[in-house]
Amino acid sequence: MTMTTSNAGRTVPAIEIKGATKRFRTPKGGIFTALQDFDLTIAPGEFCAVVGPTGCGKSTTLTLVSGLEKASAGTVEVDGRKVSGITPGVGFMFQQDAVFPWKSVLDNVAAGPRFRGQSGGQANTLARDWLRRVGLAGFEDRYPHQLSGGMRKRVALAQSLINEPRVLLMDEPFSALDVQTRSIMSDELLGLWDQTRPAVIFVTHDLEEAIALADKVVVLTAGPGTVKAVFPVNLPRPRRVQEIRFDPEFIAIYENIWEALRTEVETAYARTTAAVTA
Ligand SMILES: Nc1ncnc2c1ncn2[C@@H]1O[C@H](COP(=O)(O)OP(=O)(O)OP(=O)(O)O)[C@@H](O)[C@H]1O
Repeated sequence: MTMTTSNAGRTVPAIEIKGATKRFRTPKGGIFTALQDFDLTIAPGEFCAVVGPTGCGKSTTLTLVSGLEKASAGTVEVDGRKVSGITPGVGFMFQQDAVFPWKSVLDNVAAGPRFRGQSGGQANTLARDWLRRVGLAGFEDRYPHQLSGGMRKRVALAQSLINEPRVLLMDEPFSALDVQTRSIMSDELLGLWDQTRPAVIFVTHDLEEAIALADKVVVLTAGPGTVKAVFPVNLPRPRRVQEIRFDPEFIAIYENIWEALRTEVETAYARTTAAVTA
């Protein structure tokens, strides 16, 4: 992991969002505020999970960090540099697999290094190494449709991590998987994250998943999204996500965060039911 330090010797955050507001124009020409006065700082190598009710702006936060969208007000910095346009050194993983269906597993994983100018031979060697790390040695010649959902997630992980991103943005990456595969993938994610230590923002609806994975859990308010509270998770690592949820400290952290999250979920739910009955 490379650490950037400022002149004053302070570690520069991997991600720093200050006073960010994001407004969208609605189809009827109005203005919709998705995020409001949003502040969040993530240190290099830190694993941050973001939870909040549906529609509160979790995915929008990721689009601001990635540079896919521009903040309407406030600033977003990655590695001390203001985000303008697509942010270099940032990897993504979404709920839907972003694999090329017409490419083999090997070619899918080698695509990043090829795009960055490596020769076919170099890119394939690196891709084979990453496929081994994610437990897919022997599956290089398969095509995505010939893999299970969990295996496709492993391909997506290798595809992201092969580029050694300094920042990894994950938007409910495992939510389409069955419960067992999901916890296996979470363990694998933690093992792989530990090898290259990108700063992570992991968006999820699952508070247990958030606590099991993260160094800190950020709770957002019902929209417009703003940071309601940040909860440190000081559970020891390495962690086994399946087992850690029975730890009394885990349960205490869960209760604490749920108390903050519950009111936001209820507010968002009340708004939806009010809109339906109006
Ligand atoms: N391009 C856009 N144009 C207009 N409104 C948008 C746009 N993108 C997002 N929004 C609105 O901004 C709000 C926040 O959306 P976002 O997808 O960030 O929420 P979320 O917390 O990730 O939701 P979920 O938990 O349901 O995935 C929503 O009300 C959404 O409809």
